[in-house]
Amino acid sequence: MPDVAIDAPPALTVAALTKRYGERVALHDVSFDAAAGELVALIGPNGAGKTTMLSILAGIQSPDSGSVSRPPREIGWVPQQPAVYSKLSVAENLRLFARLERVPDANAAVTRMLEQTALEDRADDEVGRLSGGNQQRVNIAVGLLAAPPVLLLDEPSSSLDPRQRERLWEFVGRLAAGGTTVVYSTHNVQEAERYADRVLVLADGELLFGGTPKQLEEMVGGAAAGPRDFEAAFVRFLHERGH
Ligand SMILES: Nc1ncnc2c1ncn2[C@@H]1O[C@H](COP(=O)(O)OP(=O)(O)OP(=O)(O)O)[C@@H](O)[C@H]1O
Repeated sequence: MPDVAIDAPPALTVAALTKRYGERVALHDVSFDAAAGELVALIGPNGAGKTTMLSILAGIQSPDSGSVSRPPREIGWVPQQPAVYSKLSVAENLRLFARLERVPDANAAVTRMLEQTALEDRADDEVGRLSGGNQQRVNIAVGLLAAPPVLLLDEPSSSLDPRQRERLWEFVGRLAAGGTTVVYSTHNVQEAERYADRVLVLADGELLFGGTPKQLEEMVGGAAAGPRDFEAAFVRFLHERGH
């Protein structure tokens, strides 16, 4: 995490979000802050509410109650399923989304994103012909077109091989080092341990924990409870809380 002034206001404040689908409570009174340049991982079992949380932050759905400190236009969104057009080239996709999002200087934004995601060489290639890793870069480039201060990624590494995953996290790390707040969901708990300043643990719509991976391990006994393994600590943490 970069140095932030102690009294700097959070880059994102999520206050008391609740979301129901009929009888089902997908999120219950969830609050957290994220600082500029902070990398926050949202982890939790299937159905915990991770995607619901990210889609509310992205403005795709509204909460039943609670608030988000920024409007959706200030929050970039990278969905799990790429929303890009496979028959269009990389540059065509970026130009299209830049116009749809009314980015002030669309051409400059496209050039900047091609450069930032190192896709200049692929600018004229059809997206459908790119590797999974490069398709994911296009997906992220779309989320970053408006240079948002906050970027959301829904399970960004799930379809990538280990090398592509490494590159993804290098890129995301650079973004965060440049001041962008990044909130992502993942099922890969080890990845959250490696690539998050802070993890938020959601289960059945409740926020059970927010802190560093080390703090979570300490809560379940740390090294005294066995060899250091964040995934085991995470499972144990959930088990102790009835999940
Ligand atoms: N559109 C919807 N209509 C009804 N129920 C929904 C809808 N979307 C999600 N849910 C329910 O809300 C709860 C939270 O779902 P959500 O997809 O946010 O969880 P998740 O943590 O992202 O899960 P996963 O890890 O499986 O992707 C689940 O019980 C899910 O079945």
